[in-house]
Amino acid sequence: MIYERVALIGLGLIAGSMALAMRRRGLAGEVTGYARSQVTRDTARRIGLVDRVCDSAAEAVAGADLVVLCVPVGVMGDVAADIAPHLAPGCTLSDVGSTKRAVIDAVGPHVPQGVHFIPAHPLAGTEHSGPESGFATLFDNRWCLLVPDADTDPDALARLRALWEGMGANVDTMEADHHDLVLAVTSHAPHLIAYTMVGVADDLRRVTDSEVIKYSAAGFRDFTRIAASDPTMWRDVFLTNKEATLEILGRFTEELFALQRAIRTGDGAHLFDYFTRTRAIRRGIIEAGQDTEAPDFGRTKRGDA
Ligand SMILES: NC(=O)c1ccc[n+]([C@@H]2O[C@H](COP(=O)([O-])OP(=O)(O)OC[C@H]3O[C@@H](n4cnc5c(N)ncnc54)[C@H](O)[C@@H]3O)[C@@H](O)[C@H]2O)c1
Ligand SMILES: O=C(O)C(=O)C[C@]1(C(=O)O)C=C[C@@H](O)C=C1
Repeated sequence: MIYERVALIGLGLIAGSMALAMRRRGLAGEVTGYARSQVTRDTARRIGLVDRVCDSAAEAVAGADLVVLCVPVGVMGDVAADIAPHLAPGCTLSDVGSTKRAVIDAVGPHVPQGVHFIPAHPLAGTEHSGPESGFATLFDNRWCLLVPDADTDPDALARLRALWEGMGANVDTMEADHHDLVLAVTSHAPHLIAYTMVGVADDLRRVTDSEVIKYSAAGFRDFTRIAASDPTMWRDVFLTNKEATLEILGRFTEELFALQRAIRTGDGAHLFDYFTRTRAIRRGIIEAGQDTEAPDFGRTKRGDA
C-alpha cells in the first residue's frame, strides 16, 4: 500500500481508471470520491467505482494523504479553493489535467502551507467520459508526466511516482511550459485538426449528400473517434494552452499552404520529398521501439520503398 486514503475529485474516465488500477494492485487503503453531479455520484455508487462516494468534496478529502483533482482544467482552481481548508496537513495534492501551466497558476495560490502540490498528467485516454468509462488497464505502459518544481519534497514526489508506476505507467518529470508545448504538438493540435476534418466532412455531406462519413476509410474513422471526445474537456484544453497551440497551428498552416501550393502547381518533387521525410519519422519511432502498439507487418525489416 502506497497511500492510506486517496480522494478523487471528479469521477470520470481518468478518476475511474485510477480507482480501478489502484484496486487491482492494492495501492491504497481506501479510495473516496466526489463529483459535482448527483447522477454521477449515484452511478459511481451503483458500480462500486470507489470504496466511498461522498456528497461533498470536503468530506471526500478529509483525512486523505493523497487528493487528486480529476475535473476539467477550467474548474481546477475553483475546486482547489473549495477543498483547501479541509486538506490534511502533510498530504499531497495532485491533478491529472491535460494542460499544466494554467492548472499550476489556478491551483497554486490555494495550496495551504505544508501540503505538497505535485501536478501530473497521464498520457492516456479515450474518447469516452463519465464514471462508467474507466478501466483498470488504461495506464499500462503509458507515460505519466509529473511536474515538480525546485521546492518539491523528494519523498512526496517519490511516493506519487510509485503510485503511478503501480498503476502501470512509465513516469517522467517535465517542466510545466515545456509540457504544454510538447502536448500542443502531440495531442492538442492533432485533436483540433481531427475536429476540423470531421466538421468539414459533415458539411460536405450536407451539401452533396454523398455519404462521406458512411464510406469513410480507416484514417478518417480515427479522426471521428478523436472528434467524439468530451467537448468540455477540450474547450478547456484549448482555452488554457492558448499560446503553445496557436504557435503549433501557425507552423501547421504554413506547411499546409506549401503543400497546397505544390498540389496546385503540380510540384510532385515537393510532395514526394515531404512524404518521404514524414515516413522516415514514423519508421524511426518504430525502430527505436517507442511505439509498442504499432503493427509492424515486417515492413521495417523488408525495407520496401
Ligand atoms: N480523457 C482523456 O483522454 C484525458 C487524458 C488525460 C488527462 N485528462 C484530463 O483529466 C481530467 C478529467 O478528464 P476525464 O476524461 O476523466 O473527464 P470526465 O468528463 O470523464 O470526468 C470529469 C468529472 O469531473 C466532474 N466535474 C466536473 N466539474 C466538476 C466540479 N466543479 N466539481 C466536482 N466535479 C466536477 C464531472 O462530473 C465528471 O465526473 C481533465 O482535466 C482532462 O484534461 C483527460
Ligand atoms: O487516445 C485518446 O483518445 C486521447 O486522445 C488521449 C490523449 C492524447 O491526446 O493522447 C488525450 C488527452 C490527454 O490529455 C492525454 C491523452
